[in-house]
Amino acid sequence: MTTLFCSRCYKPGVSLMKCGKCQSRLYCSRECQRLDWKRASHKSWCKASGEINVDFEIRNAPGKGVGIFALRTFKRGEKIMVERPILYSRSGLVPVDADVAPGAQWAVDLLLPRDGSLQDKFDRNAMSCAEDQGASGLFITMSRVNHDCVGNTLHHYVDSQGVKILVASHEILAGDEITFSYTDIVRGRRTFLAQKFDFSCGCLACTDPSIGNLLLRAKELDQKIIQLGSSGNFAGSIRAGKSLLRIYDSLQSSPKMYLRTYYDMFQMAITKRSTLQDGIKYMKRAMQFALEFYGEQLKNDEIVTQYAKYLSHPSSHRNYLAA
Ligand SMILES: C[S@@+](CC[C@H](N)C(=O)[O-])C[C@H]1O[C@@H](n2cnc3c(N)ncnc32)[C@H](O)[C@@H]1O
Repeated sequence: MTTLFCSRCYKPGVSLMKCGKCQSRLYCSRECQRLDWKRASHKSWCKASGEINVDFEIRNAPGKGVGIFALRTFKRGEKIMVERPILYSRSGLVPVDADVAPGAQWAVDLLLPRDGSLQDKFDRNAMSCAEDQGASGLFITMSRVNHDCVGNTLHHYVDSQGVKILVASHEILAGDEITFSYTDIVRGRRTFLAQKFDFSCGCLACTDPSIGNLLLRAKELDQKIIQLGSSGNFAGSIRAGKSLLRIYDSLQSSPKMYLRTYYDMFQMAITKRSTLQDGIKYMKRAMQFALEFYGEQLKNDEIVTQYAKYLSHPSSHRNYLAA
């Protein structure tokens, strides 16, 4: 799919105009450009995020259908793409912007399963939005990202802007496939992927036992921090946290993972006067990683909201595999 299309309404075309500022984002009309600038928040992300066919492309990924591949290096923490969903699940499938869905039909037709109904395509491709309410949305470009049990990106939804942001969790080189983990299940994930997504995963974590074992160990340590802390063994809990941080270092994990573990360690350390200072240190580290992950394009209050949401919602941050 090397078709060029309007970044807002997905209408394909050959003579599309470019955003005057970033010279990367394409539009079919001034009206789409105006709406994208305001409503779809390009204003916040212009020059701060990658764009299709400039920074990444959709191309054939052998054995997987198509996938997304980097056209340049992305540093850890860099924003690869920012996208608004076209459909949202809220008592049925509802268009997010009424005028967009018809123009995007050609792109929806290309989604897997190829001959499936809209609902089938939604079920296979939709991604979480507003995780605390369990809602999900269909993203035309981001849904072409294939699974990898470790993955080199993470995604998060910014409620206030109605957009999903894909962030590099590892350094990505030109030519690398861009991936994320479709599940946070560690044990039994291969069965889950086969049943829900109809493929057998051949990634490094599935074929190299040392990486698979590190993921299992990370999950155990993550649980141990809370278990040991709840039984009053705060020193053991902090030790588990430190071991987990070492695993993150070896896997070059995302800032989001560090954020979570430093926050857990903060909670344990402040329960005793003797480790109070350590607790403050852990909290500062957690905030540094939150800033690194959520990025300076979000306003301070938006980062704090995202951060609080992330910490307060268990299922949204238990993605050990995205480490
Ligand atoms: C959300 S779509 C990803 C884009 C898809 N490859 C396409 O061509 O549109 C999910 C589907 O892609 C394929 N897929 C994703 N990751 C894969 C992987 N690691 N190995 C094999 N197939 C994969 C599976 O068919 C899966 O159901």
